[in-house]
Amino acid sequence: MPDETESYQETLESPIGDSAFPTPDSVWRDIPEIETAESVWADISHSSNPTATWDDAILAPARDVSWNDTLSEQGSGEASGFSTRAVITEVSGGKVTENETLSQESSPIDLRDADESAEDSQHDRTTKQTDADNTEDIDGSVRPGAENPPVSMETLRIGSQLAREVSIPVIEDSGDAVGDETFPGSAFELSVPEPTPKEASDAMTIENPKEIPFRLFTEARDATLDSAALDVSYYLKKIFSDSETLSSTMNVAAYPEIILNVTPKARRTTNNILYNHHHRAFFRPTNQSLVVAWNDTNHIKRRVTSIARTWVNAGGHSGDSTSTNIPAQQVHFKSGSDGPELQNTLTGRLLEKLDHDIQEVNYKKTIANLTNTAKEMPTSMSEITCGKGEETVPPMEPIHAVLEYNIPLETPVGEWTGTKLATYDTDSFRQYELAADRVRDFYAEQHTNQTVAYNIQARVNFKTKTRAKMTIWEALCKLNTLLDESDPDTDLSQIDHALQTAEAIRADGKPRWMQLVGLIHDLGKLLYFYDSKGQWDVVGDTFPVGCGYSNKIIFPESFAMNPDSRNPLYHTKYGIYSRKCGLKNVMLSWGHDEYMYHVAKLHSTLPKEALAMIRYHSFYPWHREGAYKYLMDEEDAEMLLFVVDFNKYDLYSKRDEIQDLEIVQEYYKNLIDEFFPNKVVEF
Ligand SMILES: O[C@H]1[C@H](O)[C@@H](O)[C@H](O)[C@@H](O)[C@H]1O
Ligand SMILES: [Fe+2]
Repeated sequence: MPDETESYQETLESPIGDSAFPTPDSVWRDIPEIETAESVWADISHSSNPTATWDDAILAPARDVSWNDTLSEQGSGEASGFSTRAVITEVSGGKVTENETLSQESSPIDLRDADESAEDSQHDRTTKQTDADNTEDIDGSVRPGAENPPVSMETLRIGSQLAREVSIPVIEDSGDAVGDETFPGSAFELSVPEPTPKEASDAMTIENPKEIPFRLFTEARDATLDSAALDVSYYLKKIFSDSETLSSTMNVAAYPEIILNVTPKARRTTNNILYNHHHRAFFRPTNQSLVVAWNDTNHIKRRVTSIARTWVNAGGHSGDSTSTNIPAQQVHFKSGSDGPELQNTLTGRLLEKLDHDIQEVNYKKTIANLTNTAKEMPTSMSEITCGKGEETVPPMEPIHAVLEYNIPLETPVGEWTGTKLATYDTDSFRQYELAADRVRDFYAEQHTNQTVAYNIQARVNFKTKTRAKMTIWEALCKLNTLLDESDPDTDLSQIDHALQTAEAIRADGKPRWMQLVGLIHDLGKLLYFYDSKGQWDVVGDTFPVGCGYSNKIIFPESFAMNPDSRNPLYHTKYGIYSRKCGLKNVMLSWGHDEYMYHVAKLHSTLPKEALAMIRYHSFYPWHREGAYKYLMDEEDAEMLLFVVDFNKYDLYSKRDEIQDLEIVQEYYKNLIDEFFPNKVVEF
């Protein structure tokens, strides 16, 4: 076996270098398990907006997912077996399993059973070798032989572009289309027969490479990334449109490989040999050849072959003529099936994919920043994204957010007497050392449980259902029973806190949108009544997950219990993020802020400053302590002023006297209507 590995590697010798997709082994070994579906993973790349962040993609409403559109006849997509939503609902079940790791032996690249052909294991080892040789470790140390590996930016960019969804309309099946689309369980439960020896050997043959149409992609080489992706989309559609046996939903994703899913409709006739099969081809660029895996007949293989070849050309490596036409023998084919290993690998992929998405976004941003400041382009993604160990970060300059809005009050202020905030003894707030046990206990629980995995799951849950439909006012009234365990400064119910904040803002003559923010900024605490697991995923200060914990976070010692704190991917300064990547690319611990931000973004006309106030108002380590400023981009710097300005009303308006609801409700109901035009909001 070792010899074979070596010779295999030789065939992969790259004239242009490799490591277009650096993937530290540690990523594979240490990612926590998350029980979720492949579709979730795929979903991250579904966004049709090439500049969307992973966050947009996860949280995008289902209508943005084009394969749901193709199923519009079947309703919202919620009930459809082919929709992302349905599959997520089926398998996610809210359960997150952590602390399980992927063994090094079962390569997460390879979604097939461990005991597959010898060639497979050669591939695995080759893959690891390649990665190891060229990848900077997450802690910033560089492994042997990894000095400044040449990386093709073009490949990175094209690869990332291809991660956008390419969707093929589902060809409707007239006769027996009776809503039994339930795709057999989930990807985990698929049973796909092993290929016969004949199939396996056929799989090694490239049939008539000349027939492989390169033209489109050759043309696309100098075109924009968008058009390259479009071309792939177009071409895939073309390839499959004449298929009689398949009605396909296809999804092409990258990082580090391109994945092609061909999902036949499971409810065709029993004679259909494709019944219950899930066809999948994995395109993995190793050096600049592709390894393709699949699990179906030659019919499919040929098509896959074409796509693989085409992709290589789309990748372009522009400026390097040696790589534009990959010799046929460098395209390796594998036959495989989706076995029980799938779950592990898919769940690993979810996080890995997330990581790559974030890195890609960060990469683009860095490029944009650098272009702006006319600095040099980085030479590799790892240069940007890998932390160099912990750094002490000096706190920010104190911010004097004196914002003059000059907007006159339109109605007299209610019971809140307008006591100047300045007259409060500001030092008496947020005294955590003196706080009740409930507060300390709360943070111990929150800091233990807010993992990256949980955060992904929470966002998926958020996206996949509507918890309630009601007006903002009704929602506020619902908060009247909620006491926030994390808050050392108030024992009032949350509706009282909402009114106090709003009235303080109003008394200071701040604009109407900001008054409304005062009223609704904590409305996300409604989550507590729906799918929260307690208060720890609803209230309290927030902090980034997926990177090192700042000691500016209250009770930082309680992070020791969080499994992420032992994950080498997460425990560096930047973790899965990169310098100045912008907070919108950072996953803040899930809770009422993030939730309400999304609700307000979807349903209100509030300005971006208002949305920032809602989203970051609990991010005290940032807006009060100056932590994590190295993750900020320019927009965050702008927004910080607003968040800080808002904070004084949120915090220092907390007092014992409560506002008379009767007096102010008319005013606030009008205010709500002004910014929530549809009145009834989906929470
Ligand atoms: O305990 C409080 C409370 O949960 C607030 O709603 C939140 O914004 C604060 O960050 C937190 O300190
Ligand atoms: Fe809050």
